[in-house]
Amino acid sequence: MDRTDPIIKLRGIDTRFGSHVVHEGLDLDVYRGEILGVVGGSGTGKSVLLREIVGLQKPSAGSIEVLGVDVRTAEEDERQALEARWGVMFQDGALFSSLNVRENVEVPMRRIETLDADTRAALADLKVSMVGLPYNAGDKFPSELSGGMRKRAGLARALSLDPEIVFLDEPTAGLDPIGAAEFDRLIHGLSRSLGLTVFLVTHDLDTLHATCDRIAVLAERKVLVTGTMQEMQNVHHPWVHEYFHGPRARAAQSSAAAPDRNGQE
Ligand SMILES: Nc1ncnc2c1ncn2[C@@H]1O[C@H](COP(=O)(O)OP(=O)(O)OP(=O)(O)O)[C@@H](O)[C@H]1O
Repeated sequence: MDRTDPIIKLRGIDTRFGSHVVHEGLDLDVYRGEILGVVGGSGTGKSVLLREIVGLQKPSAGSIEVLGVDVRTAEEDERQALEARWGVMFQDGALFSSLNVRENVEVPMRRIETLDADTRAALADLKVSMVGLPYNAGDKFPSELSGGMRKRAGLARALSLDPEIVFLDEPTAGLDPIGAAEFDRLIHGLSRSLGLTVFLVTHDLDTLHATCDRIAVLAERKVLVTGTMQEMQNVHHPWVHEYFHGPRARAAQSSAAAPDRNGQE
């Protein structure tokens, strides 16, 4: 991870819904190649922050720079070029139900006019296999897939244009523990092999242990603290302490320390 090169830079973010203040003076840097886990209590504004970074929502104040571009003031063509450099996966995969998996993965590729239909389909099949879906999954419709497969298909679509950054909103929510662990390994493996930067909103302590290089804790309307899992153990803030020392944290820690089912460390 190159700490001199933040590819996402948030400064002084304020987010208000009427009188409800969600963020106030929030700052955050995300570095190229890292997997950053964003945690915080319910309603602390993790998903809203993700949506603000990708331009789906506007903060009340502050600046958001992604890959050197100011998301809030960029011209339309600059914004579109930027959008091609990131991929987003929402909780349930957010697939189009009337399109099969291959066609879903092809959607972002349609902006490249020089790609013919056969090449698009072949590239989509490549992405489908990269996320570990079976070879025939491209022909299936979202309703024919399990929750875990839908998430993989959503990830394949996020990877459609070979992005530099992937945003994941609660990727393991709703998965059984084995499916969640497989998804964690997939994210970690893809990030390392493709050099992807991952911005990951989660409640899942196992995911933090298995995948994240750094963690950012949202509390008191800002990023209260950032650091490694190890560094989180020594933060003396009531929520942070409870989260990283509670019974679930202890269970996640001991399962992360144990060899996994395949005998790998
Ligand atoms: N469009 C909106 N209008 C009004 N309030 C909103 C809107 N979007 C989000 N909020 C509020 O902003 C706060 C933060 O929401 P957000 O979904 O980001 O929380 P979160 O940290 O992701 O929570 P969780 O962990 O429960 O998913 C919540 O109180 C939510 O009700």
